Amino acid sequence: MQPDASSWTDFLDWCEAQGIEAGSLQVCKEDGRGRFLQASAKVEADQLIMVVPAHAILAEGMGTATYQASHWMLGIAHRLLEEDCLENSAFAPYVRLLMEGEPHEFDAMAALPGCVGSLARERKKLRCAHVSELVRAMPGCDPERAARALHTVDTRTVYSHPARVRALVPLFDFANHSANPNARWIMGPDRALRLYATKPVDIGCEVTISYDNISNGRLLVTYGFVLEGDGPHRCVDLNVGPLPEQETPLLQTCAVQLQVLGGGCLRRRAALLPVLNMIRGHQEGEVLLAMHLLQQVQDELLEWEAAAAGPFQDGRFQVLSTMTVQVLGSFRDKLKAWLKDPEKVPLMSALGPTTEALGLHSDSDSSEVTD
Ligand SMILES: C[S@@+](CC[C@H](N)C(=O)[O-])C[C@H]1O[C@@H](n2cnc3c(N)ncnc32)[C@H](O)[C@@H]1O
Repeated sequence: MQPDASSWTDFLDWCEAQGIEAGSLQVCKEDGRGRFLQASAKVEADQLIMVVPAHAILAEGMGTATYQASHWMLGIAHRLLEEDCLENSAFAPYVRLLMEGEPHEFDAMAALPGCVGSLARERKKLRCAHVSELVRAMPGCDPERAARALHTVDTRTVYSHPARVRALVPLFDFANHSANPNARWIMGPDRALRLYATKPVDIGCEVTISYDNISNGRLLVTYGFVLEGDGPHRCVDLNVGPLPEQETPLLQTCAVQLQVLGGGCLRRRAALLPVLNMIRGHQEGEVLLAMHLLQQVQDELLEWEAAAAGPFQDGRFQVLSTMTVQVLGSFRDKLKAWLKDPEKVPLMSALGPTTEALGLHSDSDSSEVTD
């Protein structure tokens, strides 16, 4: 299905007038995925498939003489709102389209267990604070429009490390995310954005990029979608609180966030280093730690099992809850197996990622949609 409405036709005419080149692509629309890029001609691997010149890109402005943004997001949202208010904005057709986007609801996500719920509550608070800051900086600005601008920035901004540019990039920003993308982008010294195919793409197939290797929970709260199947998204952020005093006074102060990967192993075990340093030389220290992790994961599992059993109508929440129960269940089983094993290898080796998991979860390259 093609996106309709006159604002869309105006936008496509504007893209052409700006010199945006994307001859082998078209934009389609589908329920649950929104608009997305599709190959309208066969594309070869390494083929340049889109060029957006620098002058067509809406880059961050860190405030005017009267406004110094406290966060990069506000700088770019402020710029978007300024363009939205201008009578003759050079970006009018693009800005009009961007401001049509409906911010997703943090309230429902805030009811989810664990790190996902707390991230949604944090984001909601931050969104309120950012809306207030923008409204203070732009007297007369409608808070609802400020919230739309912030949502746009949250879900569509790209950050180029080499060019040090944060920007909204017309047409390119209709590329959806995939765990197995077929395109990648770079911003060169001329600050134009170029999109290259990384694999051959047949006519009618979607062209996707990778936003980032983040967990499904973070994808949901930041972008409003989750992915099924295997991939870097199949992992769970898990908060581990301090050990209770009666177990060991050594560990009372430790609170860390772990990332549990698909098969139940841990990514970035370095987060546990302060704990490991504290238990070093402590008899039974590793066993205490394993029992504590087991207790925490079991507590969180109960909450996610209740969520997966169905109070949520939202299909995304079902996918997330089911995945989380499986991932945390594997982690629990690994801990139980280690605790039962009389010939204990060091706990961190037992929980370390497999070679396969390392391949799946290797960090994304330098160009990414910012979180
Ligand atoms: C940069 S925009 C991509 C274009 C967007 N689909 C649109 O209609 O404008 C990012 C947003 O697209 C949607 N999106 C991106 N990848 C997706 C995916 N794999 N599945 C579902 N929705 C996705 C999410 O709503 C996300 O916040």
